[in-house]
Amino acid sequence: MCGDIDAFMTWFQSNGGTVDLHAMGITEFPGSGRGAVALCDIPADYTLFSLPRTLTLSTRTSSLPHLFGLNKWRAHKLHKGWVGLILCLMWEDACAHEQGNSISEAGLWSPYILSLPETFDTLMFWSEHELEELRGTSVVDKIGRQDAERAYHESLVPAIETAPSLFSPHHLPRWYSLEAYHRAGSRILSRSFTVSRWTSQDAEEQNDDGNDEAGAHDSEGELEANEPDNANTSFGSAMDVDELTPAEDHEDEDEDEDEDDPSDIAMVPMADLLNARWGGENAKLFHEPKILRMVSTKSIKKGEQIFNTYGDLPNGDLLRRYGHVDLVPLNADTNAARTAGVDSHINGAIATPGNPSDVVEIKANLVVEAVRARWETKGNGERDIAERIEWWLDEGGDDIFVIPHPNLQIGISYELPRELISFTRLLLPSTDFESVLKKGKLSKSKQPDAEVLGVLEEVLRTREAMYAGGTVEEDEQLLSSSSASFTTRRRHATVVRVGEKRVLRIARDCVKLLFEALQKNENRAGKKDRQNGSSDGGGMKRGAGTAEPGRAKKARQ
Ligand SMILES: C[S@@+](CC[C@H](N)C(=O)[O-])C[C@H]1O[C@@H](n2cnc3c(N)ncnc32)[C@H](O)[C@@H]1O
Repeated sequence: MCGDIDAFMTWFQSNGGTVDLHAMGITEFPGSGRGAVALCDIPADYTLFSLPRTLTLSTRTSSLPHLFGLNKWRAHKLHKGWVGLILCLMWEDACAHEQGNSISEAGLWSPYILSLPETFDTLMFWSEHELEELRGTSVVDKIGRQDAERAYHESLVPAIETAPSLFSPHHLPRWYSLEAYHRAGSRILSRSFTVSRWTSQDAEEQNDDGNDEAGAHDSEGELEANEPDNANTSFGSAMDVDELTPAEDHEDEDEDEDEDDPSDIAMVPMADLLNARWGGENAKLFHEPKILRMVSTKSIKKGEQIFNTYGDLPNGDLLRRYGHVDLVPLNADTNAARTAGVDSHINGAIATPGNPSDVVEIKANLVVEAVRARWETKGNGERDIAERIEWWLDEGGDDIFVIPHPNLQIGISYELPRELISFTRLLLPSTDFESVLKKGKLSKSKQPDAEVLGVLEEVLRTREAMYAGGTVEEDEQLLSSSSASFTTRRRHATVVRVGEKRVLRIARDCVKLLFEALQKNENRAGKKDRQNGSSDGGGMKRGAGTAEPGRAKKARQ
């Protein structure tokens, strides 16, 4: 077990924290570090532990901003993004490890800091070679190492150099290095909560609920149901906080009303010892005027793990923020899938567990590339495409399309993202852009026509080729390998790739099946026309690149 958990428990309880030690214990879970376990059957709405807000560690509770000087703190932009909290954690780390600190406020969180992990498997710590295994997945662009390091060099280092009494020059190489900065950043990324200030509005809402703030939750150690409904849940599904925002991103000196308040981001001792599993949440952190309270959200059997939620993220995001991946049985409804005609892949999906939140991101430029060839002999090509893209963006359209994991509980959904279909249709030369401009909108069509399907097939094929590794089956084969060179990081990267490739394959199947359905309808319409003695379009067979959208629509009616 990392850190001294006994010293931490003693510190927690002697500083206003309460833990029901009959109900909850901290233990080691193979593969996921420490976590909380139910020591007896626990009913829903039961308080497992609570702590005063003052025990959370944030730029609001740390004495460092005051000791440094609030004006100076702002001048160095330490009040923006995460860099201020990172510095507070680095300072606490230095105070916890170095003896003889003369500053009385220093080291208040030492037993907590000493209980935290020192090493991480999050993507920030992966080498280029290891990251290559994730090529093609959307997470690679989200690591943000350069932005983070710019904040270190441009905000943090100049700030600490101005205050040698707080940041001893002897401590700089060990406790204020780039490595220490990344360690603090990763501790925040994988363990922090959003704990907003208790406002008068919160108080009014609570009073409207008829809650007795002071007395209702005073039930330390007793197996009685509490009333979490009367408190507010911690923001954003507990752990779900925004990623690091470098100070440079916020040039304005004035606070933006809509901007998240970085002083809301807090380390919450004890609450950050809970692991999470996709869909497995059985406890949640609630906040009240003076305390935070971890409450069971359903009954938990003795011996079961007590799980918080990290927001049921896709595996790529879990790996980036927390350094692990989640695999759960996908529980596909085989009957629904069979009706939909996709037995083989559904069966594949059932056999191997996965993460139902996995998605595939398609950048708009892939669509642009695929459409470009269709413009070669028509219009002004580049200029027309550019005009349409501009219109799309002006209308609030996105430049990344997200293909979700199909809901296997209810069978495979054949719907491709509507935005992706609309964008593809908009860019095709057969779309009358003048008419779109006149109407101010694209005509709505839930299902793509054959021409759009042709482009989408090309886009999805190109997208598939962007991934490292082989086919889904080859990557799955790798996952069953026990070779020593197949490290945990490689395994995790392969899990992320396989998850996305599966979603992509189902999307490609979807395009194929929609295309076949169009052709079937068309043949049926042709047969009817022939029976009626009509000569046009009867029994025409088309490939993806040659179909006419108007005709396809007619065939569907
Ligand atoms: C908030 S901490 C939870 C406490 C942590 N296990 C510890 O030992 O301090 C989050 C970290 O726990 C681990 N973790 C949480 N849930 C996990 C899971 N389902 N599988 C593997 N590791 C998990 C990951 O290392 C993650 O970064």
